[in-house]
Amino acid sequence: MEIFKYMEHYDYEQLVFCQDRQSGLKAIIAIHDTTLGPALGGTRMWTYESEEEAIEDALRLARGMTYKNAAAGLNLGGGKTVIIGDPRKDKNEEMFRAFGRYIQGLNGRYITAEDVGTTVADMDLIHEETDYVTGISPAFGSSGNPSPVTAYGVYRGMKAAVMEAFGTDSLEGKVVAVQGVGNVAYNLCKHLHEEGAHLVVTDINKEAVRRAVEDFNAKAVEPNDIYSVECDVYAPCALGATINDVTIPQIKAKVIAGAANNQLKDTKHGDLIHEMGIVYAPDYVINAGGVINVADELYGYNSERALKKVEGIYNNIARVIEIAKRDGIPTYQAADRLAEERIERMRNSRSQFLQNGHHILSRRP
Ligand SMILES: NC(=O)c1ccc[n+]([C@@H]2O[C@H](COP(=O)([O-])OP(=O)(O)OC[C@H]3O[C@@H](n4cnc5c(N)ncnc54)[C@H](O)[C@@H]3O)[C@@H](O)[C@H]2O)c1
Ligand SMILES: CC(C)C[C@H](N)C(=O)O
Repeated sequence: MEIFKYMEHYDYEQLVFCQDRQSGLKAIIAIHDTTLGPALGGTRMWTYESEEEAIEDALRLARGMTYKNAAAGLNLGGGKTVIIGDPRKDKNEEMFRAFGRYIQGLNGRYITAEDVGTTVADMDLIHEETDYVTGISPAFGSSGNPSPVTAYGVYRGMKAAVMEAFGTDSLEGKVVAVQGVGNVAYNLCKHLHEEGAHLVVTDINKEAVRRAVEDFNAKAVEPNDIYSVECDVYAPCALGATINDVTIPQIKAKVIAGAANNQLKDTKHGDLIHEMGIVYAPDYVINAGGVINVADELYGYNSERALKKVEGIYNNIARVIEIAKRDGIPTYQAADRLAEERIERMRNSRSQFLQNGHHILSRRP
């Protein structure tokens, strides 16, 4: 991989490698774009097959956060960290403390939070070293685990997409096929069940499936059978790239709306589902509830205010669908347009000179 070539192509600002031999920390912080504000994005801990795979993931996820934050109306740029390691075996206190010091060294250009493989307890350790971390324990007056709020946002966004496909936003009696019933999707299933939706679920973790079957009267299917389920909505809530050449011909749903990041394997798959008349709720618009919630900590966390903003994901999805119809483009392109136009508007509005503490004028005797 030619790193600078890749960074130049998508206009990345910074890539930081952090190594601490004592704790075993190997982390990569990617900062994509800080036009709107400091880069906020979670820390993923994962057993990457190679360093190249980890770098690519950090870069790809950081760029996703630029778009997510911009489309959500947050004054934040996009960044992400990956820590190379097994979250079940390789974590230790020194690792997250060392990582916290690296974040502190960036002096606010990057703010972290949870992602796959990291928890509130990990954020609390980072917080011992830096204030540039969110999603820390409610005991510190903070927002805690973002997953339930992400789930609420996905539920709201799903309703907006269902409105477009069925002419009503009620989920009562609708069949929703949920792929992966982890932290976010378990909470999503709770909302759907309460509204009277019928759930079909799958997971590679049998215990997660058992819980959903027991708590929400869900029907379980094998992981590979989830795509071909006769359903109204397919909710990808596990991994990325599940909308691809193999799965698209199997999908019966009229709506795709779920929590997973990077759901389209390639943009061509967004075009394909658009041509099939499927209403696709773009991933980074519908799953922004978690980041909206943790970002509220920067103002002094207020859960009521944060939930109100997350409720607005309904309107954001409706707006994306409207732009797509107006401009005759797939929804994933409409979402990109929404985010890019906001970043451009803000870039232009900042072109006016404003003196700050580092400017030569401030340093004159
Ligand atoms: N947690 C958040 O607040 C948040 C916010 C935005 C986006 N997301 C995205 O949503 C997705 C889910 O996040 P989460 O926090 O619930 O993660 P999680 O790890 O708790 O849940 C994911 C679930 O998917 C299952 N899974 C993995 N591979 C599978 C497969 N091939 N088939 C079926 N199930 C499979 C796992 O066993 C697990 O139960 C991720 O893609 C994440 O990046 C999460
Ligand atoms: C900041 C975090 C809550 C980010 C979250 N993991 C996401 O992908 O949106």
